[in-house]
Amino acid sequence: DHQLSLEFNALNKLKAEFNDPFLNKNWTGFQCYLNEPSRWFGIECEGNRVKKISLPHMGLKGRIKTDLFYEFTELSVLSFKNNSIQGTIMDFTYNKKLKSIDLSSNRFEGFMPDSLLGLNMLESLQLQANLLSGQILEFDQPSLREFNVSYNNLSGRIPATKVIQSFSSSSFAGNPELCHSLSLALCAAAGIKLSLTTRGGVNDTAPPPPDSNKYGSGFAKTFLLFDAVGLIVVVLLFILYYRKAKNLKKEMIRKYFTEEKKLEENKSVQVIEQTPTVAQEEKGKLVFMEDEGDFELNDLLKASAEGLGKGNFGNCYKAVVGDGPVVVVKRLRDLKPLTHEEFLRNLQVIGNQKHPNLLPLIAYYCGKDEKLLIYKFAPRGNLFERIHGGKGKDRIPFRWNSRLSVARGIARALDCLHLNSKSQTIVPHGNLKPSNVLLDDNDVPLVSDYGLVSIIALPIAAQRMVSYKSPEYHSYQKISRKSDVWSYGCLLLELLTGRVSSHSAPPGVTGVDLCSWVHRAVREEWTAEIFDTEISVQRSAGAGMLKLLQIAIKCSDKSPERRPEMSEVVRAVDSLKAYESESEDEFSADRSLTDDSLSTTPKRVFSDNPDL
Ligand SMILES: Nc1ncnc2c1ncn2[C@@H]1O[C@H](COP(=O)(O)OP(=O)(O)OP(=O)(O)O)[C@@H](O)[C@H]1O
Repeated sequence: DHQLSLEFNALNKLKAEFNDPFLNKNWTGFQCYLNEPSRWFGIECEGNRVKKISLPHMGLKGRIKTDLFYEFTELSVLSFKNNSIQGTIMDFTYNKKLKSIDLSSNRFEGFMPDSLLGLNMLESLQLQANLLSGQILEFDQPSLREFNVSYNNLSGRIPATKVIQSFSSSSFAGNPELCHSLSLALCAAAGIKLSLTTRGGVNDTAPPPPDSNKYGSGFAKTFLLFDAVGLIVVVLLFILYYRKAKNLKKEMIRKYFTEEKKLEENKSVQVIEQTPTVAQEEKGKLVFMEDEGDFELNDLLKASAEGLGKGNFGNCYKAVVGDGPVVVVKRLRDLKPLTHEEFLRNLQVIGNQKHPNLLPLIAYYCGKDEKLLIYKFAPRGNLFERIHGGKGKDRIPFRWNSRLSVARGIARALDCLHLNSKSQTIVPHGNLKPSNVLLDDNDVPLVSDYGLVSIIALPIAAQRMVSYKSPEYHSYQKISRKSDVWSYGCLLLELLTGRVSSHSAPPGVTGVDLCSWVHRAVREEWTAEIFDTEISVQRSAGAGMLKLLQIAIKCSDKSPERRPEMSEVVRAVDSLKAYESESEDEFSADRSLTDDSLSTTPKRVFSDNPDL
């Protein structure tokens, strides 16, 4: 029908704008079929018409034309949450049936479109964490029950409509130029430029003066008095905070530049001893984990060194000690305020962990201001580079057998950490992600950075460690061995899909929320498209891949109680068979994507695995 093809064209324009490889591959054929669910990822239809467009956490970029949504006249739910979409918000004049709009965590800018005021069925509007400017519209539709415009650049006064006043202050937080007071005078006193922030650049349409009846009562006067006192206190606190923040910033910039300079210097081969912050009096003894090592701290400081990278908790250097071993020195920063004895105890616990798939800690140094960890050097880089690196001719194929053995090795290493930690209070790994899995010859995985959660300062750990990004930390600030299981599940998803996960992406790399993405793709039966084509073209990988995906999904369950223990995971991964020969093993790429064995329904694919 005519409207179907208009919607088809609009969706294709959206697809062209996003130019996302997954959507390009998936959005083919028609978007809606009568009496059948849509085959397009993120699209739901009803009676041949698009009802829902839901593409959250996909790493989508681009600008959407303001008139692109004119054709979706039956649209009820729209979510582009957590992408990187730019430009102004679309015009919703013809989307009268919209009940829920979630454009949060994008890069939308400019004013809120007036058309939002005409949506009389709107129940939820989420625009937080964008770059919106101008004033908040005078929403007064009684249907509106959820509303959030926090963390934008909105300004002016929060409208006094009954609906808007029913939302708590968290809905408006993080807009420095927004005045929370009902009073125009107080907004002006706080320096809020009402006239400058009116819409469309017109300066003379400042909000109407407050209704005199409303402010005439004694209660209102008292309220205003409290308001004024409150404002003064806030201003004073703000000045104090500003001064403190300025000092802190200065200190951080100074520290950052010293660190940066050191890293830059160390990028070229040079001698670590030139690093000024290792004070002479600190040059004590290295504590070796096995027999006494054949080098001392002094040898290490004299060794030629090469900067490997700037990690979240310290910089890493590769050092060649004389003719002896090649080691990696990790200089820790952002540490917990522990006593010397507590540090020693925790470092000793880390060093006592031994397993063929754990990167061995060779020694550590625990000085007053300087803490160093010395690890074995792993020659083949890390798993993140192995999965995502070397495109085109430079790529060394990462086949199913290798991926399976990497998955197996990591599971065993984690299981070992979990067994060892049963009697201890520390969280076993805390930061499992592909860049923390190093590769030895023959792709043997060596899990690194285990146990650092016991010595890194909590605010820094909470910001940067993967376990702290687990659903349970978001809900009730708790991490446990089950958070490691969740991280392992996410890592498996990255290994199987070849997509970067936002939970563990290195700084500057955008990822997608892989767990939600895969859970949804499976629910919506897009199983075949989930896998990295490098393995989905392998005939031998089919059954194993699906089983490993099943394990990954169980591990990345939102509820920690439903996730398996690592020992069960090891048994399940061990039961997957590698294939004797991987030569002459390829389907054509096209065939693999339409192969029935891969596009089975979730029920068949995810029937219970007896090992879990
Ligand atoms: N023992 C090692 N052998 C070889 N390369 C290593 C070794 N340890 C670290 N690297 C490499 O050095 C770089 C920095 O590592 P580092 O562990 O400091 O940071 P990260 O893994 O990126 O982040 P995080 O601090 O969160 O662990 C990474 O590219 C890592 O692969």
